[in-house]
Parts: sequence; C-alpha cells; structure tokens
Amino acid sequence: MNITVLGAGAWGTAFGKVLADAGNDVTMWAIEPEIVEGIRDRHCNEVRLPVVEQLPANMTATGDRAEAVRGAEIVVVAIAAQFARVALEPFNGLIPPNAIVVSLMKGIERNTNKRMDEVVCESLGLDASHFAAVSGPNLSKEIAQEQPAATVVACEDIDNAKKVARACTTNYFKAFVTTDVIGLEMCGSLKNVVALAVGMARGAGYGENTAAMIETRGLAELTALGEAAGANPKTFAGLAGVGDLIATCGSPLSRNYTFGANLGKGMSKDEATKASNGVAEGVPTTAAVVALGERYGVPTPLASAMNRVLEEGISCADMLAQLFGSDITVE
Ligand SMILES: NC(=O)C1=CN([C@@H]2O[C@H](COP(=O)(O)OP(=O)(O)OC[C@H]3O[C@@H](n4cnc5c(N)ncnc54)[C@H](OP(=O)(O)O)[C@@H]3O)[C@@H](O)[C@H]2O)C=CC1
Ligand SMILES: O=C(CO)COP(=O)(O)O
Repeated sequence: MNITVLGAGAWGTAFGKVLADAGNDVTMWAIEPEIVEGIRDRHCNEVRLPVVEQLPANMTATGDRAEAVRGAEIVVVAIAAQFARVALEPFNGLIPPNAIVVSLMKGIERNTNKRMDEVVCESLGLDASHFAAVSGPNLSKEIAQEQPAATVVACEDIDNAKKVARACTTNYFKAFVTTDVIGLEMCGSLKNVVALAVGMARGAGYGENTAAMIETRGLAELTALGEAAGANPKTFAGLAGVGDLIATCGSPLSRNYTFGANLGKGMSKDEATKASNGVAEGVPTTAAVVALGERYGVPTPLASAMNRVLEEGISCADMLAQLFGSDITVE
C-alpha cells in the first residue's frame, strides 16, 4: 500500500519504519527541511530517532503537502496533539477521499477538550468510518529496535481497522482491532497524566507501593471517565489501557514519566519542559481531563492534583495527599 505519515517525530518515524518493514511504500511529511533531507537522502532521522542508523529503502520524505498525500491509501497522523488541528487544516481537500486517516496521537486538545478523533475528523472533514486510532504500550525507541510489541487499532468500521492492522503487522509488531475508538483515545491520553504523577513520585524518591497506588487509582479514574464518555470499560483492561500504563509508568523512555520525575527532583515546569526530549502530552492534557471530569460529573482527583502541580507548583507530598479525601469509601 501507499502510506503517508504526517509528522516525523520519534513515534511517527518509528511507526513509518514498522509500515515500511511490513512491505508498504511509506512517505513521511515533515516541516523541517533538515528532517526531510535526512530521511529522503540519507535514510535516517538524526534529530528525532537517532537510534535507527538506516531506515528502510522503501521509506522517503517530502515537505510538500500535496505531494505527500497524493495516491495515499492510508494517512497516519503523528503530530503533537496541541498542534494537530493547525497542522491538519491545510491537508483538508488534499487527502484522497477513500483514504483511512490513522491517529497515533495521545492527547486531548486544550480549551476545546476534544479527543484526537474529534479534532482529526473536524479539521479534515472526515467521516468517522474512515478514522482509526492506534494506541498501546509502544515506546518508540524499543519498537525502532524491533523489540516485540503489540498495539490496538480502533475504527468504527471493523474492516477498516483490520486493513490498518494488516498494514502495520511485522514479525516484531502485532496489531489487535476494536471498534471502541473513544476507549482507545481516552486510554492513550489519560495514561499520560498518570505517568506524570508516577514519575513525580519516583523522582521524589518514593517506591513501589506509592507507584502502584497511583497507577491503580489512576486506572480507576481513567476507566470511570472513559465510560462516562461512551467507552467500553473492557478496553481499559487491555493493551491500550493497563498495558500502556505499565509501559509508560515504568520506563525512563517515556517523556511523560521523565517530565514527572524531573518535577519530583525539584525542577520547575519550565525547567522540566526545557529538559524534555520531545513532547510530554500529559502536560497540556491534564487541564483538559479535569474539564472533561466536570463535564461528565466524574471525580478526577489524580488529574486535579496533577493540575495543581502544573499550575500552582504544589509539592509531590501535597499532590499525593490530595488524591484521597478524608472519608472512608468503598474501593
Ligand atoms: N514517542 C512515543 O513513544 C509515542 C508517542 N505517541 C504519541 O505520538 C504523538 C507524536 O509523538 P512523537 O512523534 O513521539 O513526538 P515528538 O516530540 O518526537 O515529535 C512531535 C511531532 O509533532 C510535530 N509538530 C509539532 N508542532 C507541529 C506543527 N505546528 N505542525 C506540524 N507538525 C508539528 C513535530 O514536528 P517538528 O519535528 O517539525 O517539530 C514532530 O514531528 C504524540 O501524541 C505522542 O503522545 C504514541 C505512542 C508512542
Ligand atoms: O505513549 C507512549 C508509550 O506507549 C510514549 O509515552 P511518552 O509520550 O510519555 O514518551
């Protein structure tokens, strides 16, 4: 298949490699000429994915929007979530009408509080049956090194989900399918907020009990919010839910975990942003999760406490103290 990936960041490039390894012809689109030239002329992305010395030969790049999506059967979007709308609008009308548009993004748009399925469909004028989300425990560096991993593809139209899953199946990468687009979107976005909190606790020196407490209560929070938004609760027990929570909350390869760890070690939000190697989506998404909780009438103690860390600079101890009220409640 002809597949285009919009955004040649760490995950966009690693997923482009998966697609090329699966036998597809892959065109990466990026704004920065340095990245385009690197992928097109030298088969590497030294800026965002230096761990891969030689990208596959059936992977190229362009900075031209129309050229990038011409003849594409699948268009993958891997842009920092807060910039997805502004980056995608110029592609409206350029993408072939039957193409499936796949989002790899894990975030909620700040101010509108919209999920990426909503943002992508609105900005491209896309029918939901042609939108798919891909989410799972997928740390880009490990996948770029071809370590065995699995993911989930969600699309309202299960045949389109299967088409995308087939396109990204290799001997080291396995894709499952579901129709629960909302569940997948909520899992991917909300686990980043949990990873910030776990990272912060680790950075502050706390151990396994504290990390397990945050992960478990975080899972309960994101499941409740996801269900209220229309997701299938089973999705949260799968790869995209618990699976991604385990990977992201347990690895220094995660930008969200690392951002949190730096806060826990005493860095300010600005210092942690400067130290970050790529986008930490949980940072702008946290306020959006709090707003979604208010909209759906679901308590979000973890996101609310993390929001106070990010907005008011409260300490890790205060963040953890805020997770539980004084009442004795049923778990
Ligand atoms: N890294 C990972 O392990 C995983 C990441 N994800 C998700 O995938 C998404 C992308 O992540 P990743 O590739 O790692 O992030 P990076 O930080 O490596 O890259 C971000 C990408 O967004 C692009 N971008 C930012 N602003 C704009 C803009 N205004 N117009 C066009 N492009 C823009 C960047 O372009 P430029 O380089 O030109 O700045 C870059 O390609 C995120 O939502 C993330 O949560 C999901 C699973 C795994
Ligand atoms: O989503 C991820 C792994 O599944 C990557 O997490 P980070 O965005 O925190 O690096």
